[in-house]
Amino acid sequence: MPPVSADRRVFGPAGPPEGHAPAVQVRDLAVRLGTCWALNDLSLTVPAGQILGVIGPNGAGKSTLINVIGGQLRPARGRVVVHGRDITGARPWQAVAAGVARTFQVPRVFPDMSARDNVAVGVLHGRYRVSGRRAVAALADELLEEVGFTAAPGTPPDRLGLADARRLELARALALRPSLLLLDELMAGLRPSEAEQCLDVLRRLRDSGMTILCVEHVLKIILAVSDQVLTMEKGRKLLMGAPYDVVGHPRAVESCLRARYGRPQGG
Ligand SMILES: Nc1ncnc2c1ncn2[C@@H]1O[C@H](COP(=O)(O)OP(=O)(O)OP(=O)(O)O)[C@@H](O)[C@H]1O
Repeated sequence: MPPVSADRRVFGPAGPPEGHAPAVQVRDLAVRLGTCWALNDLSLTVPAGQILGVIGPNGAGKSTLINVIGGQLRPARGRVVVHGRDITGARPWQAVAAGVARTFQVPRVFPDMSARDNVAVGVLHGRYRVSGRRAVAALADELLEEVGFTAAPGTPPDRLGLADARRLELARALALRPSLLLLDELMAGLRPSEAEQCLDVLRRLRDSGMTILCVEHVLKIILAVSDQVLTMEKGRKLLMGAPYDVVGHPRAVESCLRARYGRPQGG
């Protein structure tokens, strides 16, 4: 992938975050899905320009957290504040206008449109101020290039390999020009070299001032890129702090073992 020159402002938020407010503050968040509380009294603060790695066993509530911040789910209780702006209960387009973009665990592309056009839709509905068919297409191509997309931009999504499908998902999110990017297992199933390339992209995004909330199951990936780590269990925050402090903490280790092997005898 070619290096990003300093004067190319394809990446990065639309401008400096408003004031010194944290990128995202979540307060006492509670979400009920079916018969369970998918989130329960969850509070956290992420300063602007950081990557927060989010880990936890299946069903811990990681995707639900992304769904609430991204506007796909409304919480039963609690607040979501992005760059000092209360967006609790916002619709997805309102979250986008506030600077939030996300990827989905299962990419949600328009299947009958090329990769380029999928990204162009984001450009037209996000915070880039670009108009005109050629300019929009050129920006879409540039975003695809920046995330390391290897197929031709005119390729339809069903002809893409896994790594390019994930890159397209990331480019679609970046097309909205977010200041807060939510990634739901973007790197799941990628080869180590592909994941490493993706991590390089995330580091560049952070360097441009973007804040990233990154849900992943692979600890190596989380440790390679996170400024802080949040570990969740049963919809609650178990621990949050410096990566190695969190993953080495007895409570995190116990949670991981419990998820994998069940409750220890006598425990
Ligand atoms: N549509 C739904 N209806 C009912 N319950 C749901 C729904 N979606 C999720 N849940 C439940 O909410 C809880 C949190 O799910 P969530 O998908 O947020 O967990 P997760 O940590 O992202 O898990 P994974 O790592 O498997 O993706 C789980 O108990 C799950 O079964």
